Amino acid sequence: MSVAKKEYKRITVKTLVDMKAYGEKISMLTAYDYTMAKIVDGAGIDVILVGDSASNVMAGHETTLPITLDQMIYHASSVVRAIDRALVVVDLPFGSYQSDPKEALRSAIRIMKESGGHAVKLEGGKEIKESIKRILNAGIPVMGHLGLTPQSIYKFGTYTVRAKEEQEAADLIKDAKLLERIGCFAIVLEKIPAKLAKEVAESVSIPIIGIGAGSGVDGQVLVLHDMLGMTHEFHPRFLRRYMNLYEEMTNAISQYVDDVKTVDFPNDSEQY
Ligand SMILES: Nc1nc(=O)c2c([nH]1)NC[C@@H]1CN(c3ccc(C(=O)N[C@@H](CCC(=O)O)C(=O)O)cc3)CN21
Ligand SMILES: CC(C)C(=O)C(=O)O
Ligand SMILES: [Mg+2]
Repeated sequence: MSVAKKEYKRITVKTLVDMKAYGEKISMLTAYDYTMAKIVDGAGIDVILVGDSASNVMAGHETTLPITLDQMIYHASSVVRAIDRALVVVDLPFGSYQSDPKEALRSAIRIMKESGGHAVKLEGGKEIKESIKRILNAGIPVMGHLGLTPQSIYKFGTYTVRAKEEQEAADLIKDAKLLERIGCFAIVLEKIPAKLAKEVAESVSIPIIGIGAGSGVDGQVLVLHDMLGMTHEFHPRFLRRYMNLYEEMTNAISQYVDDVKTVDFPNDSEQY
């Protein structure tokens, strides 16, 4: 199963478009720090997303809204120092691109210059079209993000499945085609019906990366800490847990506490 991942020396935005054309699925995970990114890259992931989910996972905020551009740059620069192969995509955080296209470009340039990331991701469709065009015109690759867009959570009020109504679904397909037309190299589709996601993937030639969007798309993304089972209170239907690290870490740490208390640690070979 892990044959294809060694074939590309370094993943570029062009590689991903080729992978879709050849029918090879794209693997993507988040990372926010050097040590985790080193493991994820070494295991053969295609794309690392420095997600604004760092706001939840790293900082403990309830939403992605509070994380700042400076904080995203700190996370992204740590990730970039770790990678040899993966493409690094960085989320533009809430408030760093919505005001006007010039601000969007300034924020994207700061990410590229100060973190060394390879591309940026923005949430939204036609409403941010001009901002995306500005960023693309500067030679910065852009990944789109449609469907459930967590930066607009207060507009919707819930994290429920998006685009279940016909009008919303039609708008989403239009937005995906628009993002392709203006030059985005890929699109994340979050929490929409699998049938609709498949239809979108078949309607555009750029890769569609799904999270909670079924198997008919061109790749999958998950939050690293979720798939490792560290965020044990988060269990949406779309999440597959590959480990139960929450439990394993709790056991390891409580064992350490016991060992310190009982002076089992350190033993003779663990001291000078
Ligand atoms: N740890 C983590 N994982 C994520 O996937 C993630 C973040 N944080 N933060 C930013 C966004 C928010 N995301 C979310 C948040 C909630 C659900 C969700 O399905 N929540 C509930 C259902 C809510 C509802 O139906 O009203 C669930 O079933 O867990 C999905 C994606 C995805 N992103
Ligand atoms: C869930 C993914 C797509 C994301 O945007 C993030 O982690 O911030
Ligand atoms: Mg995000």
